[in-house]
Amino acid sequence: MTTIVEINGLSKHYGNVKAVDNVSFKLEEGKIYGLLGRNGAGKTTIMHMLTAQIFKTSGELKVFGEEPIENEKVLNRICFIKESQKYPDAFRVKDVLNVCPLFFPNWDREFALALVEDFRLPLKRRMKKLSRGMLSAVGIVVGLASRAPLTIFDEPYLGLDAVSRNLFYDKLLEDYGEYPRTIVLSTHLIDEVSQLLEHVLVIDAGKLLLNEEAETLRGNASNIVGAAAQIEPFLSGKKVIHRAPFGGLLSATVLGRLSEQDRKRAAELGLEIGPVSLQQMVVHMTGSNGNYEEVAK
Ligand SMILES: Nc1ncnc2c1ncn2[C@@H]1O[C@H](COP(=O)(O)OP(=O)(O)OP(=O)(O)O)[C@@H](O)[C@H]1O
Repeated sequence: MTTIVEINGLSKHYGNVKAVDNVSFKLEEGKIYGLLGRNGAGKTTIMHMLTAQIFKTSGELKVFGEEPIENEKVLNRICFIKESQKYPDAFRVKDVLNVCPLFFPNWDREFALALVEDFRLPLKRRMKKLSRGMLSAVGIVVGLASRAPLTIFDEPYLGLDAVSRNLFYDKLLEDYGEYPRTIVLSTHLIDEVSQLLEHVLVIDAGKLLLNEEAETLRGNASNIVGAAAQIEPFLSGKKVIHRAPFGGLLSATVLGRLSEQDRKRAAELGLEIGPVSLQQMVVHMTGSNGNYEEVAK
């Protein structure tokens, strides 16, 4: 499998703030990645370094095998869609579509026009007159029709309604099936995108907490509920990422697949076992009660 992005010990500091702190990971060709984490975790800073919008403080960063800064060969193959994209004042929707081929060699105008219809975008309206959701939709059209080998969406759907978000997910999957490329989705709507993601990266306070195939994660955590006295011995030796006591009961989230023997024992102890969604997992890992770092050691 071809590596598209390779970062090693990457850091970005702003004075005392370690926005990104010694992060290492690889992005492979033809996969959809989720870059997840709380506000201020460092996701945008990573994406800005990948797309050469800011300089790193230290570490190694290779995109398509090269440093991206002032590297047209690399930047030509990237499309970065961010929530706060600015457009020239006079630009209409159709002007945005007209300049795209200059930036994106794989631009598909017919696909873009079909998406404009799907999202009900007014081609002749000025960008500054669009609603917040419509602005997001333009970003999505550009991101999808660019067919860039590395396409990055940073919270692309501010203001987009549920119908349009679903349309985005459907079109993304459909087009990705036909034209596989590397896609990075950074979002807080984890439940909505969790079925789309093939690999998950979780960032917290500038550090990489999790770097795992989505398939491995699914079913790799369980919620266990039962009487505190019964559950504690069961939890012993397991990777507990969250504990929530209520009354005499305890609800605990455990990382790692439970064995048949575990399940039998849980049943004997009267413990209930339930699934954990990706969103719950991320919340537990990065929440104030999360003790993932402790178990990760
Ligand atoms: N130019 C800057 N100067 C100083 N601090 C900055 C700057 N840019 C980012 N930071 C800080 O770096 C940290 C990471 O910010 P970043 O925007 O990467 O987070 P994020 O994960 O994208 O958050 P969100 O989900 O809210 O968009 C934050 O503490 C932020 O305040």
